[in-house]
Amino acid sequence: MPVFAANLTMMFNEWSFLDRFDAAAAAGFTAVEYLFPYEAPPEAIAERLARNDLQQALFNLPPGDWAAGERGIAALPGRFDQMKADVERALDYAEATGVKRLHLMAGLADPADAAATIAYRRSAAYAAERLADKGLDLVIEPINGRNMPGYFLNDFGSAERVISELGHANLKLQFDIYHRQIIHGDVTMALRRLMPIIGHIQIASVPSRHEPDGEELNYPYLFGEIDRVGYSGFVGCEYTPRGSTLDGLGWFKPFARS
Ligand SMILES: O=C(O)C(=O)[C@H](O)CO
Ligand SMILES: [Mg+2]
Repeated sequence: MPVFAANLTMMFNEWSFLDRFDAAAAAGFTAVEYLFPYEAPPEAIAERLARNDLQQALFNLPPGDWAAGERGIAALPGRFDQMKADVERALDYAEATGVKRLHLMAGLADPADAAATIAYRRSAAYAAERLADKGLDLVIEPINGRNMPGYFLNDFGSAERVISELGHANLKLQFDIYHRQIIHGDVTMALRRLMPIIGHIQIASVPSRHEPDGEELNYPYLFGEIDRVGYSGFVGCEYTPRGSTLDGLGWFKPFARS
């Protein structure tokens, strides 16, 4: 049975950030993820995790100036020193939360640009090595160009090549089923083939990015497939509820901790 992690950036927005941990646990989740923890003190997050017996599945390294439109800096030439400092900042939160994987966002850059490609590979290699020192995985995620126009890592083939060419055992793929379906489709065969390099999975309905309970994808089948391929990691629920978070959790009832 997949272990679902509530994405506290997108779900449980009826509560303040720290109270979302309590609400997710009360709804039966045993794990959480979110985009960024950096506005809350690490100790406060650690306290909520412990109080609710929750595992921290994942969060992202700092993304640059998000409010100004940046979506990561790994592929931005000239930002390497900032990226190195960001890794240390994220590691403070990793230590407090016990998370075992961090997502490195690439940033907005032309995938055909040679300088961006060199910068991205240098950043990913550095971050993977630094995280390996701490026993953590680094994950990279292809993101579809409709949700994030101009994103550097915009297809699964490129991510697979970077992972294989850099050759770090702890550099893995964040397989977001929502993005996979929009970019390429063929979700089941891709899950089977890429399983050896998958470090994290995320889900949402396609095309609306709501609860995984209808529309284009057959999630009951995919949940079975995730088990059949032997995936034992977390499945992040990275969706915006159609209405209230709790009202939308019908799909999750069979998996909830009671
Ligand atoms: O957008 C996604 O799918 C993600 O998982 C990123 O963490 C943030 O944009
Ligand atoms: Mg995602």
